[in-house]
Amino acid sequence: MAQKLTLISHKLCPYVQRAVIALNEKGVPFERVDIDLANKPDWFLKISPLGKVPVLVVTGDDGKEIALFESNVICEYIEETQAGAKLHPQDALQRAQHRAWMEFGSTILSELWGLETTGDPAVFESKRQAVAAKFARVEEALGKGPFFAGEHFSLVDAVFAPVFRYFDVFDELTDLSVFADTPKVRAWREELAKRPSVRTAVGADYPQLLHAFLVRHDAHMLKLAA
Ligand SMILES: N[C@@H](CCC(=O)N[C@@H](CS)C(=O)NCC(=O)O)C(=O)O
Repeated sequence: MAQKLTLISHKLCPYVQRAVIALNEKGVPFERVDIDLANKPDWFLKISPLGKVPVLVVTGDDGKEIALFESNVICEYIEETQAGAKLHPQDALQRAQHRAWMEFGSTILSELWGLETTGDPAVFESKRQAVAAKFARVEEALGKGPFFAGEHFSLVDAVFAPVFRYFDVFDELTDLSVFADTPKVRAWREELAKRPSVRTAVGADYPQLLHAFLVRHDAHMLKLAA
């Protein structure tokens, strides 16, 4: 069935980026519609039960639209329905492990959000350590590289690339030092940053936009960094 894919997006959202990266890796054409999350349109609230991006709207030949939410589910759908490079292992057990690490990538992001908003140095430090401990676990899971599972780029890479990109900007604002003892994670991060599917998943203005967003929202964090 011929389909049209429309990704409802926000320019800064790392969950959106993982879906964009998966679509880019597959070479699938899609339309991206950015919305203002501070002023969510009614049509968006109708199709997004949690009011969150990304949402992938799949339009069938018959014009019927199905809206999918949750970024990892969207990535799985892209993998299952689109031709192109395989982004999941063939083996069921390995695939399950990859799914678990995709979830792990979401958990790291939610811990980062907490880091941004705290004004208490002790809370900041304990959260910073929690994030560093998570990356230490990622370090243990990594092999020779260059990607999470070796030679082939997978959905785990698509999930972590935007996390690392977020750190690029975050690191300029505050001293997180969460990669100090994780050489494999650092090498992985550098490899992903070079990947065309990753680089083109955001606009050229992404660092400036994210920087401005963090500065606007995270006065406490900046104070701690000073
Ligand atoms: N679990 C969701 C998380 C998505 C998410 O948190 N998106 C944020 C933007 S990065 C959002 O839409 N926030 C708007 C809101 O919560 O009101 C997923 O993986 O898709």
